[in-house]
Amino acid sequence: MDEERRQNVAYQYLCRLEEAKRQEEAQAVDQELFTEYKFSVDQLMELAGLSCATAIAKAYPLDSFTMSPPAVLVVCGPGNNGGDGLVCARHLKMFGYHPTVHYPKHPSKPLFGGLTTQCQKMDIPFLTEFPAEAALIDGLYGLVVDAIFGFSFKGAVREPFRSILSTLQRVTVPIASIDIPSGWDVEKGRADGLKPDTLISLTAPKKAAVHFSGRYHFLGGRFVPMALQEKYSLNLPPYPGTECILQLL
Ligand SMILES: NC(=O)C1=CN([C@@H]2O[C@H](COP(=O)(O)OP(=O)(O)OC[C@H]3O[C@@H](n4cnc5c(N)ncnc54)[C@H](O)[C@@H]3O)[C@@H](O)[C@H]2O)[C@H](O)CC1
Ligand SMILES: [K+]
Repeated sequence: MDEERRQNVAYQYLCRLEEAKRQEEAQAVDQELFTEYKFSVDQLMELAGLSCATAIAKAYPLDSFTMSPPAVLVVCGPGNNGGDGLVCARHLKMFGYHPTVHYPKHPSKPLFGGLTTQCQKMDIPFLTEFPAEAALIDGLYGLVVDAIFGFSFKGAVREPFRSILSTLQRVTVPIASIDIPSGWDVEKGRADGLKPDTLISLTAPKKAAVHFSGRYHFLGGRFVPMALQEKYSLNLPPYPGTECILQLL
């Protein structure tokens, strides 16, 4: 990692461990946005997913892909992190990328059904089987988006995600993880886990983000009202102008 960029003012914020959010705090902020501030999940997920697509477009511009078309595999999990992935896939398609989604566990909620239909109507293919060989993924896609688990992940990874993550650990194309590298303990990280090239922290970086050793780290999800930021001492660094992402690294 470039030492100069580690000196970046925004990154200094991240290094102050006490600012990074613990799992319960991240969930509490999330709950308060819904219960006290009356945001709907759909609203925040749209902004979160748009932040992710914007960060990806910044880190991996269309012309940086060696393959044509610029193919991206978006792997979506069973919770809201997976929903962020579906929104991200839709915006990536709008931006000119060719996303393919793998979504092995569909929750029955209408929100996820709607997001799936939107992607399907935009001709985004859904893979029913996950490629068992990492080399297959390397040959077909220039980037993998990890939208499997976010801040509610706990314990040992259950199937089918255990096999998926084991394959993803062997791919050589870059991985961009949404909110937290999937399979990592939200606070302690996982030394032998996924090693994404990019991390897009939503709302505020989680504690495990200090173990991130990839090239790019973005903050997204610019939707937390100031009073809530103050209540939870988020001390977020300022976003530039009207942008929906802030590059920390
Ligand atoms: N306020 C915000 O910042 C917003 C964040 N968003 C995103 O939502 C996720 C958190 O979503 P949540 O639904 O609470 O949980 P997850 O997606 O992390 O996963 C829950 C899902 O996973 C299953 N699960 C948990 N542990 C395991 C395991 N060991 N093995 C297998 N499966 C597991 C669990 O059963 C659930 O089904 C946050 O990180 C952001 O990405 C929202 O978009 C809204 C705004
Ligand atoms: K993730």
